[in-house]
Amino acid sequence: MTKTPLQGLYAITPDAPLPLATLVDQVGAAITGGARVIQYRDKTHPPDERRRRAGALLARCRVAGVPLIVNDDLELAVELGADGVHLGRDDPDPNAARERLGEAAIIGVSCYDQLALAEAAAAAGASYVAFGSFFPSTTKPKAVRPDPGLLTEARRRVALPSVAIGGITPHNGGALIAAGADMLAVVTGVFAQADITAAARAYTNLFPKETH
Ligand SMILES: Cc1ncc(COP(=O)(O)OP(=O)(O)O)c(N)n1
Ligand SMILES: Cc1ncsc1CCOP(=O)(O)O
Ligand SMILES: [Mg+2]
Repeated sequence: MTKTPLQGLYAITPDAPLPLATLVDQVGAAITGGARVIQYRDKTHPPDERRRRAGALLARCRVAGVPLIVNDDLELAVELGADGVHLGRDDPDPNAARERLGEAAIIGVSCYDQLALAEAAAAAGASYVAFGSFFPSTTKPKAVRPDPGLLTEARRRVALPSVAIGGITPHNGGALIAAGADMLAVVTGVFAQADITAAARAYTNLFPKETH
């Protein structure tokens, strides 16, 4: 896959027991609405089902030329040949992920409300750093709440794209982009909407025209 610029809507799959065909269709609708990166995030299903789901999503994303990132599970990302992995505080080090997935892989790291974690992630070979939750999130209600100014500080001090996450809507997302976010990562605002393509489009339109 050609290298995708890490800018725009980053759609994260809902952690719900949806039929696989529905999930694949929903991801297709998000891509039609302009999603630039998809993350498979699943805390529910057992390993075999996660493998089946991630494989089907990877095939869908490949058709569209959109990268698929696997949340948490480096070994699944390696096994499938996914485009990358997103690592949180309980996951392997970015160096280990880079070694397993290779130079071209997209390796994202959660930095919560801490610039120091972002600096460490950059030094360890990450591709992007993620901050949040910027707003209350029903997906992750107990997440820490940084100030959007953290994105401005990250732009000055960390030479990597920044992803903002958590309770982001088409109404509050523009302020995060203005503060320095390169990508908006969204679950509910995309996948819990009646028209997923229109919802994704509303986020896509927050970004400069040349990125969509
Ligand atoms: C793009 C992006 N940013 C942050 C997260 C959160 O990761 P983590 O803190 O490991 O929490 P879980 O998503 O695993 O519950 C993410 N997944 N993606
Ligand atoms: C995984 C994660 N990490 C911080 S907030 C969040 C959930 C984002 O989901 P939503 O877009 O539904 O608030
Ligand atoms: Mg995680």
